[in-house]
Amino acid sequence: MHGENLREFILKANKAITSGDVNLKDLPGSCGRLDLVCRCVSSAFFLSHDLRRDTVFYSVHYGNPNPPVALKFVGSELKRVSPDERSIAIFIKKALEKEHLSVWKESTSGIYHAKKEFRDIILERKKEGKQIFYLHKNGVPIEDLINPSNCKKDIVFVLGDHIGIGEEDEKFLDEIGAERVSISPLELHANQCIVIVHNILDKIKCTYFSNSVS
Ligand SMILES: C[S@@+](CC[C@H](N)C(=O)[O-])C[C@H]1O[C@@H](n2cnc3c(N)ncnc32)[C@H](O)[C@@H]1O
Repeated sequence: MHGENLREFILKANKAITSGDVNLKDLPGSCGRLDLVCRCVSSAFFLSHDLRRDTVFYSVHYGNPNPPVALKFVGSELKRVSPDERSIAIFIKKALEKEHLSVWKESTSGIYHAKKEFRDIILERKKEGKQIFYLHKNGVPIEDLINPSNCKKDIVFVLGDHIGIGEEDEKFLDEIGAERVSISPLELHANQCIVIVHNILDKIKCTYFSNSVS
């Protein structure tokens, strides 16, 4: 039986490239840490021989030449992508080559692109009634905030890249009531945060597939 709760992640990719000129041999350099975005996609979706269909991942690119460009990856619709960075980068390149409008357009199965700001994507999720958490080393320990009863709702996690999300966007998140949540006393890479959040939610059974009939 399918449950209804989704896990969503929104990454601010401060330097990630915003055109299709993706050099697959230089994802970290000329592509503005696109390697990091690819690792986040891999961590968000790929299990051993399976995909997390209960997950949606957004990366909002603010690099040159045409920021912002937002990408949306929908686990239940993804096809043909494999976990390695190069495969993911090829699909990102295809999406970035398209013309971006203010509404989502599908590039390849389960991968959408749009001209949308980081804050607008967060506000859209908030308007849908979803609970927004900002992943932050000094936040409240995740175990104190998320438990089996409240994780039956859709949960959205916002996170930064190697630079973070910046003071202005932190202020914005505070203003909209996003709770800061910590998963470790150590500063982690963004993709490591995604793996750990999934693991914690898996253990408290915040899962899309449920055996119980509702
Ligand atoms: C490499 S860190 C960013 C480091 C950057 N220098 C900064 O000051 O934000 C990438 C992102 O992972 C998340 N993060 C890192 N460590 C975390 C932790 N212990 N708990 C929760 N989120 C964390 C934050 O959202 C952060 O923006």
